[in-house]
Amino acid sequence: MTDDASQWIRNYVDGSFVDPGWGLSFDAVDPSTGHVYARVHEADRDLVDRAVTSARRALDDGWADRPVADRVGILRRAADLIEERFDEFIAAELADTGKPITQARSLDVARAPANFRAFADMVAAAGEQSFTTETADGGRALNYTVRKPLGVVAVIVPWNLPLLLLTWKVAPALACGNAVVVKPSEDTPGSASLLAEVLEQAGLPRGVYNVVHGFGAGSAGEFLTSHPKIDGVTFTGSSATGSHVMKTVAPRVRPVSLELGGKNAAIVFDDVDVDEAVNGLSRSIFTNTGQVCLCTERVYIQKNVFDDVVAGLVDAANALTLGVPTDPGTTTGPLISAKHRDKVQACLDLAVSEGADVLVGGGAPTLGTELDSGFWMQPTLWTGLTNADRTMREEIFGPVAGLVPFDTEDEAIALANDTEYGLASAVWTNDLRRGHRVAGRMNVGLSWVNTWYLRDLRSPFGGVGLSGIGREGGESSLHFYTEPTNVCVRL
Ligand SMILES: NC(=O)c1ccc[n+]([C@@H]2O[C@H](COP(=O)([O-])OP(=O)(O)OC[C@H]3O[C@@H](n4cnc5c(N)ncnc54)[C@H](O)[C@@H]3O)[C@@H](O)[C@H]2O)c1
Ligand SMILES: O=C/C=C/C=C(\O)C(=O)O
Repeated sequence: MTDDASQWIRNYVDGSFVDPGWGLSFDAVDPSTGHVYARVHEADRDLVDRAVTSARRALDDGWADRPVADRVGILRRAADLIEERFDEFIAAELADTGKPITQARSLDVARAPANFRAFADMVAAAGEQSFTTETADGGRALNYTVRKPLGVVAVIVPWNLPLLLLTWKVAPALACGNAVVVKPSEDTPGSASLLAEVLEQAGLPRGVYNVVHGFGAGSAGEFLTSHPKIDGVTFTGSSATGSHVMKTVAPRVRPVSLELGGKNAAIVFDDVDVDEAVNGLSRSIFTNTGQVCLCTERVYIQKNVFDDVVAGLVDAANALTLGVPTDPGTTTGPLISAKHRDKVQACLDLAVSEGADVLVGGGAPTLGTELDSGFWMQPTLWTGLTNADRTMREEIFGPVAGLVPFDTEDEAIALANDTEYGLASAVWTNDLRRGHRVAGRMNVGLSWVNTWYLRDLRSPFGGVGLSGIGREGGESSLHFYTEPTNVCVRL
């Protein structure tokens, strides 16, 4: 897309892009410069209703009963088409997020075809349970499970990994025979509409995939979750919003999958290879400018190696290159919006007021180009705080982490688990028995040992406590996006 604000990002309903016409609209902004690059057509309640009705009709017109092989073929075609149009998706993600092209290529866009192929494979290979039952009167019965699509699924996604998280939900939902109405984040509308073109080219019937753009409360997001014909909601976003979505859906008792916030901890033991641990920790703190729900914001380091690991992390933070998204040398992009930049800055100011010793960063950088009108934040590390401080308890969602020394394994586990969140953790040690032992004692949904954000899409993904309800990934996705019926036949 050019820098021409007359460009429109449109809603996609019942197999067509909807003419913006007189409708409400809002700016699409490039966070690297703060420039408006397009206008986004905001879906009103009526258009959301048309989208849900269209999805229901697509199910009734046969999508839910299409042979698995048909659905699998469409998903695999979609994966191929995303790869054919890879650079268009890169452009859409960079325009919306300002993230480095190297990350967009290796993670954000690469995971879209991977998500479609993973769930195509899983559905193609999926079997069902059955039991031969011996009855009390000496007879026999057969019990078997039939899985049917959930129905019309509301898919609500955040702005940090727009295409990755969208396809993480849409792929299994479609693979299981559902129809979806997607509400992308207002900050990152581009790739969801582009995906509509690809799914249409892949042969997806009209009405199975719909996109409505807008905001949350009082806008498209809430119009969607409160719609009486929605059969389930899969939501990824903040814990506060997840709680609100749950309340909205509760009166109709519809299933929700909630992937929410985190305040993730890493534990570094004194037997590590310091360089290896620093490299891994730097990735887990600064990837996507810290705007990944799995990012580490609390690092507990055993005292004998505390100074060496801290020094290594400061060097790693100073070595990051904040710059133009399309420059292959750029390692770190901006925060997503002025609002989020101001929120992260407020958190850094709070850290100082709570007694933090800021080792590196602490505010907005001066980049001396048109980037200075973007929403940038220096990679920031501090020591001197404890778990009693708000900064070490509340999610910041930026390129920041607090570094804290510890003595014993039990102390480290207690510190890491001292949180209302429970999404992810990382344990760094060369004693693998300790690695297995500590990882298993973390109260989280995902626990890595000597690595971070290494993913097998067949494994369950999700968190506990304020980090969410339910799991997606592998059979967890197949279970969320279908309703099982147990059939019992007397033989
Ligand atoms: N657990 C995960 O997998 C995961 C992944 C990415 C982001 N997150 C979390 O998301 C947050 C950042 O993303 P965000 O700022 O977009 O989150 P957010 O909760 O503000 O918004 C997420 C989505 O929900 C929509 N929304 C907002 N209010 C709504 C309402 N009342 N009804 C329906 N929809 C509504 C938004 O428009 C957006 O599309 C962070 O807390 C981060 O930890 C979690
Ligand atoms: O910011 C949150 C990242 C979520 C990542 C995934 O859901 C995934 O890798 O499948």
